[in-house]
Amino acid sequence: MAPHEPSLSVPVSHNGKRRRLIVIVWMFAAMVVGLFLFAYASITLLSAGRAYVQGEGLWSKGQKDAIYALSRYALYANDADYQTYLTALAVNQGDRIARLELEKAEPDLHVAHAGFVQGRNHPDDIPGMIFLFRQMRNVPEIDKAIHLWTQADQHLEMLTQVGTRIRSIANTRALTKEESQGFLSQLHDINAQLTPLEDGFSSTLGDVARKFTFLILLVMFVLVSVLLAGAYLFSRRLVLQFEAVQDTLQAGKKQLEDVLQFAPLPILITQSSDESVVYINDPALVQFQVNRADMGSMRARDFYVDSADRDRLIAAAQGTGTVRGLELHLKDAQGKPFWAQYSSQRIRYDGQDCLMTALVNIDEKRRVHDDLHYRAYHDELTCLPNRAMFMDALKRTLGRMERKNGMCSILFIDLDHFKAVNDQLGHEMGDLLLQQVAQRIQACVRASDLVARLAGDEFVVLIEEHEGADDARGIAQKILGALGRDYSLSGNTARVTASIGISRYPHDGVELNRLLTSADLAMYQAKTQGKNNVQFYRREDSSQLPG
Ligand SMILES: Nc1nc2c(ncn2[C@@H]2O[C@H](COP(=O)(O)OP(=O)(O)OP(=O)(O)O)[C@@H](O)[C@H]2O)c(=O)[nH]1
Repeated sequence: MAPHEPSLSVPVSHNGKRRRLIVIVWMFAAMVVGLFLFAYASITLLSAGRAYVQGEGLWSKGQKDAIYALSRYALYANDADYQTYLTALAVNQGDRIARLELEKAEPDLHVAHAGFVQGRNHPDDIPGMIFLFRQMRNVPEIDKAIHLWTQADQHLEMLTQVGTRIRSIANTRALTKEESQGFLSQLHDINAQLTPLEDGFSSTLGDVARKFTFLILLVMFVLVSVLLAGAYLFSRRLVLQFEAVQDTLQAGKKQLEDVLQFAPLPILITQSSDESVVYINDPALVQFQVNRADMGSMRARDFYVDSADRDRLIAAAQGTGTVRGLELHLKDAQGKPFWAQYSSQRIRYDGQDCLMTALVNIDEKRRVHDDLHYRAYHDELTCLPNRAMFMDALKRTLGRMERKNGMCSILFIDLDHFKAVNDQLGHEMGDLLLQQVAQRIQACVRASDLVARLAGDEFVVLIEEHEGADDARGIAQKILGALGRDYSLSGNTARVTASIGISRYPHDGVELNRLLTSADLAMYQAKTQGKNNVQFYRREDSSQLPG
C-alpha cells in the first residue's frame, strides 16, 4: 500500500493481533510436541514391557535347560552336562544381578546393564527395562512382578545349592542310585515351584501392558480431543473475526457509496490493475453518458481524448497516491469531448487497490477564460489582435530574429482624414470602414504576418522574414493601394487614404518600444509629406520627439 493510501477497513492493532497469533501458534506447537513426547514415552514403556516378557521367556528357558542338564548330570555324571547346566544358569544369574543392583537406592547402572546382557536381553531394550524397573516400581503390578521374580530367584538359589552338592559328590565318587533319585526329586520340586512363578510373572506383565495400553489410549484420546477442540475454537474465532472484518468493510463500502451517490460531483472508482470501473455515481453516469448496467465493461482509458493525459494521471497517482486539480481532456461514451479538473486518490476499495476520482466539468470555465483571454488580446471591432497581443508577438519575434540573425519590419498605418467619415456618415459607418480596412490589410500580407489594430484608425503590420527594405516598401505600397479604393458602407460610398511609416529590425533598433516608436515617427513623416505615402524611419526623425 502507498504511504498515504487510505483504506476502507476497521482500525485494528496489527501488533497486538500478531502477538496473539504467535502465542496461539506456539501453544499448538507445544501441544503437538507434548503429544509426540508422550507417544515416545508410551512406546518406550510398552517396548520395555515387551522386553521383560521376552526376558522372562529366556529366563524360563535358562532355568529349564539348567534343571534338565543338572538332572542328566545327577544320573550320568557327565561333565559336559554340568557345563551345560552352568551355561544355562548364567542367564538367570545375569537377570538376578541386574535385579539386585536396581533394587539398591543408588544402583550402578553399568552393573545392571551387564546383568541384563548376561541374561541375553537385547542391548537396545535394556535402557527401557531399567527405566521401567526404577520409575514404575510404585505401579502395583510392576511391584508384584518384581516380587515374583525375587521369589523365583530364591528357588534358583536352591537349584544352585543342589547343583553344588551334586558336583561335590560327583567329583569324589559316583552317585548312588538313591542319591540320584533324591536329587532328581529335589530338582523336580524346584521346577514345579518355579513354573507358577514364571506364569505369574508373565501374566502380571501382560496385565501391566494392557493397563498401560488403556491408559495411553485414554491420555492420547484426551490430548487429541483437547487439540481438536482448541483447533476448532481457534478456527471458529478466526472465521468470526474474518466475517466481522468483512461486515465492517461492506458497511464502510456501503457508507462510502451512499456518500458518493449524493455528492454533487461526478465520482468514479477504478481498479488500478485493469482500470475497470467498479463504482460510478449518478452525476458521473450523466457526465460520461453511460448506464449503470454497462459499468462492468467500462474502462477508464476509454474516456481520455489523449492517452498521454492518462499516463500523466497514473504517474502522478503512483507517486504520492494523490492527484489534485489536474486538467484533462476527456470524452463521454458518445465521443463528445469535455475538459475536466481531476482529483484522484488511491484507496483500498472492496479489498482492491483502486483510484477514486472526482471531476468537475470545466468546459464553461475554460470557455469564459478563453473568451476573456480573447478579449484581452483582440480588438472587439475588427477582431484583429490588439496592442497587448501585438507587443507580445513583437517581443517573441525579436527574440527569434536575434537567435537566427533574421530581419523584420513594422508597418505603422494611420488613416488620413478618417475623422471626416465619422463626421459626414456617422460613427457607425466609421466602424464599418475600420472593419473593411482591417480585412484589406490582412488580404495584403501573408498569414504568418501579424496585423493588429493599435487604437482608433491606427493599425500595425509585423512582417517577418522578408528580403529587405524594398520588400517592406512593396508590401506598404500594396496596402496603400488596397486602402485607397472606395468603401461601400451600407449604401454609402467613402474614400480614405493612409500614411505608412516603416521601421526595420535590426537596422533601426533592436528594442521593441523603440522600433514601434520609430515606425510611428516614420508614419508622422508620411503625414507631413502630404499623407497617402510610405516613409522609412530616419534617425533625424527622432529629433522631433518631445524631450
Ligand atoms: N467610427 C470610429 N471612429 C473612431 C474609433 N476610434 C477612434 N475614432 C475616431 O477616429 C478619429 C481619429 O483621429 P485622427 O487620426 O486625428 O483623425 P484623422 O481625420 O484621420 O486625422 P489625420 O490622421 O491627421 O488625417 C477620431 O475622430 C476618433 O474619434 C472607432 O472605433 N470608430
